[in-house]
Amino acid sequence: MSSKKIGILGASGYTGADAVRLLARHPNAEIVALTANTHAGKSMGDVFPHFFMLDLPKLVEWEKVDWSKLDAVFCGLPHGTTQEIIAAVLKANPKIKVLDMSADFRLRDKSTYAQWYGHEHRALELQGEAVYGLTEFYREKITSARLVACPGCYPTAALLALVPLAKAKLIDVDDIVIDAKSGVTGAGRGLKQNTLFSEAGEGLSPYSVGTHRHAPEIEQEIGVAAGSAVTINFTPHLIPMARGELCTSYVKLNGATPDDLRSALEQAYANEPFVHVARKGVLPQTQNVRGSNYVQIGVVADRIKNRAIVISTLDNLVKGSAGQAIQNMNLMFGLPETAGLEQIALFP
Ligand SMILES: NC(=O)C1=CN([C@@H]2O[C@H](COP(=O)(O)OP(=O)(O)OC[C@H]3O[C@@H](n4cnc5c(N)ncnc54)[C@H](OP(=O)(O)O)[C@@H]3O)[C@@H](O)[C@H]2O)C=CC1
Ligand SMILES: CC(=O)N[C@@H](CCC(=O)OP(=O)(O)O)C(=O)O
Repeated sequence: MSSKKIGILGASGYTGADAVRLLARHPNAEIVALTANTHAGKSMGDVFPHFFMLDLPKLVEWEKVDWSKLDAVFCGLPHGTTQEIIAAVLKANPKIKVLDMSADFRLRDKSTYAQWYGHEHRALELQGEAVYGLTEFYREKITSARLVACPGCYPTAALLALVPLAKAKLIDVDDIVIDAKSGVTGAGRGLKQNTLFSEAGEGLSPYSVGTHRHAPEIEQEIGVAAGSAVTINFTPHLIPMARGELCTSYVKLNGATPDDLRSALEQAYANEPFVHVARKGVLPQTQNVRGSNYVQIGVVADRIKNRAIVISTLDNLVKGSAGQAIQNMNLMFGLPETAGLEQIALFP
């Protein structure tokens, strides 16, 4: 099959750069356009010196790209800025496949979007068209989609652990506590006080406690699995490492045992190339998936009767964004789902 011509919006950011890293070695992809905002006009090698071996297009403003010549666009722009840019790209080329890594098209309910993002959605028709890009649960819809809203890094980690359990009614969906930790690349490459080495390097900080915008996204999808609206508890933390994410979910059992939970997860992911259920006694850790598109999930019995702890881990820049987006692109183009994504974790 000939190579697909790919553009990356926000290529000077972390998710955009990981999309470049993976697509540069993808057997069916050719990177033909890279965009930036403040870094427009620079070469990719100036912005990311680790790409010294690649011959990449220069970073340009998104308006300067001829979108009609592209097959797919990856979008790594800040949430809120994405919707109008994607609408313009699709107007220029209605056939282009869009893999959005931002939050702009993930929430289906327009009032929930307005409530959590502070403004009315500015591309409502596209919001209605977008398919939620959690590959393992929306494969069929993704295959025929034009616009895929790839889930956030925290929702991907939490949902892969919890959706099969909610679907099988093994847990009480009204009693879920998700305690999540993310490396600092989760906050993007822009300068921010809380990600300075001096403030993030030697501490563990909770943030957006009880108010994080990923809570409604997680609730939306657990609600779909359970068949009823749910409210979850979600607390994210910033942890002193560059990449990686770990979610510890505390659940109440619905007459099931922790072994039943593990069996349900094993069954759900038996044929999945990237989701691995750890055997009893093995605890997932971020080092097992760092730099890879894999997810590791483990189940442990709680000392409290009728409760269990489900631990899931992924790399926020791979399965948590660019990797999952490429997995979805592979489906949309009828390519092997694992193409370009079979790297093993960089351990230690
Ligand atoms: N980091 C992560 O782990 C994850 C991030 N996401 C989401 O993906 C998106 C990208 O995240 P990330 O890569 O970390 O972000 P970064 O801050 O690292 O990069 C943002 C990119 O967007 C460009 N940009 C910023 N503002 C504008 C604008 N107004 N118009 C055009 N381009 C603009 C920047 O250009 P320049 O640098 O030139 O100014 C840069 O290329 C976000 O929506 C984020 O929430 C999703 C999952 C995981
Ligand atoms: C550590 C950190 O700051 N993480 C980001 C989540 C990154 C992400 O997935 O955000 P999107 O929903 O925009 O894609 C945050 O908490 O906002």
